[in-house]
Amino acid sequence: MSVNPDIQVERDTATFRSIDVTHMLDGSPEATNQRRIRQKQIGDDPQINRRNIIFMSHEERYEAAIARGLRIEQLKAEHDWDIMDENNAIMWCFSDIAMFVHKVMFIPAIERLGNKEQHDKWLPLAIDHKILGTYAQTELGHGTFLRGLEMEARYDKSTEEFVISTPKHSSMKWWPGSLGHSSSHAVLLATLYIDDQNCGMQPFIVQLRDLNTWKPLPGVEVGGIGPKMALATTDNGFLVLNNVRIPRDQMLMKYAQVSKDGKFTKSGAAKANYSTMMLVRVGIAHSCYFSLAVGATIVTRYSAVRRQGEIKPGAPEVKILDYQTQQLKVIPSIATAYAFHFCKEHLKWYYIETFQQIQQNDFSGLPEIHCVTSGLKAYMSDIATAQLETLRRACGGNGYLLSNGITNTYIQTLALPTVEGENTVLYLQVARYLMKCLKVAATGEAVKGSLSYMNEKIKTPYTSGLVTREDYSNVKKLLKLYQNMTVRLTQKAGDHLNKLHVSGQPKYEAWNNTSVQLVNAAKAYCQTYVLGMNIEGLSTQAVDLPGDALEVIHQLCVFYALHGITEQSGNFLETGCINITELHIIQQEAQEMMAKIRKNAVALVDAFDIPDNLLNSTLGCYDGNAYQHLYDSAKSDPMNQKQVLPAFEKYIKPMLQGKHTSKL
Ligand SMILES: CCCCC/C=C\C/C=C\C/C=C\C/C=C\C/C=C\CCCCC(=O)SCCNC(=O)CCNC(=O)[C@H](O)C(C)(C)COP(=O)(O)OP(=O)(O)OC[C@H]1O[C@@H](n2cnc3c(N)ncnc32)[C@H](O)[C@@H]1OP(=O)(O)O
Ligand SMILES: Cc1cc2nc3c(=O)[nH]c(=O)nc-3n(C[C@H](O)[C@H](O)[C@H](O)COP(=O)(O)OP(=O)(O)OC[C@H]3O[C@@H](n4cnc5c(N)ncnc54)[C@H](O)[C@@H]3O)c2cc1C
Repeated sequence: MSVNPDIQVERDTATFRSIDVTHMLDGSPEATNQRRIRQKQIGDDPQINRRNIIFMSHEERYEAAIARGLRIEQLKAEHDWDIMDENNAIMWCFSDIAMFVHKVMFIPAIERLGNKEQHDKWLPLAIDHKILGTYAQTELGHGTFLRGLEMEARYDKSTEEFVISTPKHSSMKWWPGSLGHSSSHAVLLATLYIDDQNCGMQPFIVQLRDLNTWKPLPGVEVGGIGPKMALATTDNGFLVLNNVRIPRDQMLMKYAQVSKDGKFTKSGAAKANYSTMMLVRVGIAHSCYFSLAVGATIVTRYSAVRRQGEIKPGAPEVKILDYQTQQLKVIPSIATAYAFHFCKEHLKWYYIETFQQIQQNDFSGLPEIHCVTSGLKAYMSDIATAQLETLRRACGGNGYLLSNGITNTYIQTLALPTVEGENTVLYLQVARYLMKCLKVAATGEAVKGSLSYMNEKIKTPYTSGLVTREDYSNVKKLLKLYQNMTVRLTQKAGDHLNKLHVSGQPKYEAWNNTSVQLVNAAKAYCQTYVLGMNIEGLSTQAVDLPGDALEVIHQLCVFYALHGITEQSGNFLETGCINITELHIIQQEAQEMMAKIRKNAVALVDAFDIPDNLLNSTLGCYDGNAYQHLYDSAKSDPMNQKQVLPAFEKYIKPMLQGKHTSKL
């Protein structure tokens, strides 16, 4: 099929070469080649490819998802993939791999929470798929408030075993992925009791199913929790344990230990047992980038080939991408995807470094990385889901079809604001950190890390520093506005908290009565962090780009900063970080920048370099032949393989013949 001329012209008139930006996103031309080889291995594989998924039943999809997980293992061995290759393959198919939680939570939990002997025993079994596991933490009654977990593990000194039980409905495990039908084992988080003394939430390895028959073991009641919005193949489950006994060495004992005679000891940081969640929060930030890159690619290409209506009366119908309002739906998502790219790269290295320190029992970096990973997981998933919905609607009627590729991406991404810590709750964790840093700054001590900008006192009366027109495209000046806005919102929340406390409210009550302001400040901190990483990326990752490409990546960053101010203008105005005249100029600059970026929109999404067999979209194929692909997809629907369906003889015909009132 030849390339649609409407999309070809976009590529021909772009001011830079997409491939140069692709190399930047991958890190180097060699890395691009390597990724392409890997993507071809997964995209071309009939067991991994998900082209026909939308026409499958739940059970067919589940089976295909297990086969896909297995096939990824085979490809990994055949082609000697490293961990990042494997992560990328998982990322591309995460909504359709039944053993997803085994990979991204069960194994990491054993690695993080087990001691040397436990690693030696369990990791080879898990890595070789001799056992399959889940991460069973959430209960029917408690998901957020982990100190409230009610499943009990009581130590029995006489047999050196833990006895695990589910005392009431609210204490059953509820939600763990792959628990329903696909796990033989669980890393199970339960409240440990020794001689009736509560020793807090601890991790245990519990076998759930017989490895030969796959039947639940005695005392284990397990099943699926029912159909969900998406992620149909991650069979989320429930689990009731009736006095199930496990040996003492099946409590994962890296950070807390129980001796044979029932002595409880702790080592490491207080929240060390929460460390698996931190890794997945980093994974979720990666996933938000991928989802947004997919969505932006599909909708930008579709908007460049769909023509409808006219701008100039009587002139030929225009590409919908030429409507300014359509640009406002599409261009922010491109700019955000690039900002998220820089941010997730930073986060990856930050996490790896801090994790290495933690491995050496240096926990000093934990509070800051907990704040950053919680905040970015929340912020990036909030923004990604909001923008994906805008993008989906930007496809008009075809935005409601499953074959468009964006709907599936959107509904699976919708899980991310909830899983691994509900977003509001995570913003409140960020706010705790903001309040601590504020206290440090108030004492005159230097705040370190991502909030070091708090050290610079904001002068009153304050000027924005936006003097010349050039200042409005100076990303460092724009970043300063964001930092000031964050500090002021933090101060405001802090002042409110103190005021309520001084007026007699206990601290916990004042906290709850300030939580709206606290979340607002936390979001501002996250937005500022993402912009900061985008700007850092310009001078690190983008610095070697040819001038024309660097200019466009720079424009995107400026637009990201300006657009963010227009979206949050209330916060910027209220805190006095800009005035109304400055806001008007910012709005105008943002619109002008958007028009410049529009020229390169298709080239910018081409640079994400997502092959058609992974994009899985009728609307967003590289060749721009959306209508042909829509038609082909409709024709391949199994319901269209018969001209007359059985329902005709059964119901429609009797109805046409007036027999519908008789009993069917
Ligand atoms: C390295 C490279 C990585 C690259 C990755 C690339 C690819 C990855 C491959 C694949 C992709 C992976 C995933 C992405 C895709 C999709 C994911 C989809 C599904 C995933 C499955 C989802 C699984 C789950 O949902 S599991 C269940 C998760 N549950 C939660 O998250 C519970 C949330 N609740 C909590 O975290 C806590 O209860 C709390 C809200 C934090 C409160 O805890 P509590 O104990 O009550 O707190 P308390 O008030 O006593 O103390 C707060 C105190 O503790 C500090 N704290 C809290 N948490 C932590 C932590 N994690 N670390 C450090 N410190 C912590 C906090 O700061 C407070 O300190 P202070 O008192 O203020 O000093
Ligand atoms: C698709 C999916 C997959 C999952 N996979 C797993 C898994 O593999 N393993 C696992 O263990 N769990 C899993 N979960 C569970 C998930 O981690 C929890 O649902 C999540 O952490 C939210 O907890 P919750 O359901 O208790 O929400 P709730 O805490 O009940 O949240 C409900 C509302 O209460 C608010 N709220 C709660 N506490 C506070 C507070 N302190 N302050 C302010 N507001 C508050 C929230 O903001 C939210 O608006 C999964 C969930 C989903 C949807």
